[in-house]
Amino acid sequence: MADTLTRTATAPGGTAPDTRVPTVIADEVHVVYKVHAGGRKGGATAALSRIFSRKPAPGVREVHAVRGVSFTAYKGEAIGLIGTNGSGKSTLLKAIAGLQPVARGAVYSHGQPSLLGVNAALMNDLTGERNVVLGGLAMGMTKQQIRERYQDIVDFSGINEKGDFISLPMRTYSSGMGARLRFSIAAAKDHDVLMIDEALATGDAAFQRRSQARIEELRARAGTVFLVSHSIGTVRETCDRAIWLESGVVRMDGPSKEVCDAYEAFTSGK
Ligand SMILES: Nc1ncnc2c1ncn2[C@@H]1O[C@H](COP(=O)(O)OP(=O)(O)OP(=O)(O)O)[C@@H](O)[C@H]1O
Repeated sequence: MADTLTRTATAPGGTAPDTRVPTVIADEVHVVYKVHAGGRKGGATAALSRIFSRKPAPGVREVHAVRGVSFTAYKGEAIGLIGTNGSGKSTLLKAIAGLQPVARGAVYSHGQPSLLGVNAALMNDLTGERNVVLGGLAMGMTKQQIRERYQDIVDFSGINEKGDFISLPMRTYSSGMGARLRFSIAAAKDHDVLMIDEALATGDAAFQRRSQARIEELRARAGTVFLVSHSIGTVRETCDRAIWLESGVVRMDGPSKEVCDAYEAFTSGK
């Protein structure tokens, strides 16, 4: 998306022109998962005839996780995505990051949105050291930038606190260690659009404190931040805007205080 997408329309309810810069535009986004519900698969002839007749395989069920979501996010905004379990928050983030194809509609974004912790494609058979380099390259960092930040990444991850683990293959790491390294690599780069799925935040208390502080720094430097969280307190504290999803549909979008109040009233009445 070009920089020229700066909006100059009149702000709602006012006469001053709206000069905010859009960073992500979701236009009627639908995401549908296809799930194999088991059962007999049938033979090769049956599969071939399904391809030609364009009929879905028997036993394939569809989960319509995101249903026509539209919004525009602007530079400088921190947006909390809230909603009950299974309402489509993580799916929407993956669609914005380009990790999940949209069935209908479109996502336009300024720069490459990064989903913290997932974008770095790490390889289990390679050492932590090699993964830092590969993860950095995968995020678009140069070799020079990776060299400069390598020690910070390793220190931040705390992988070497109990010995020289960074020179061992990732498969020898505990799941917490792997998650910490992934987070540390992703957090080493400044992002235009940064998405944080709190479900991904792992690690012990000390690492959680470090990562919280790092998220604040990244927020300050990123163009736009999306945060999926079940902690309404965190959304109130860290986000100025909130989008409430329910059954894949936007139920409310506005200042985080108003949206969080309405969401809490909804969940307390359940
Ligand atoms: N890989 C998948 N395959 C099939 N269905 C999926 C898949 N991932 C999610 N779903 C379904 O999509 C819907 C939305 O799930 P999603 O994980 O996006 O919700 P969420 O709001 O992030 O939930 P939570 O708050 O529990 O993390 C749910 O009905 C879920 O069962």
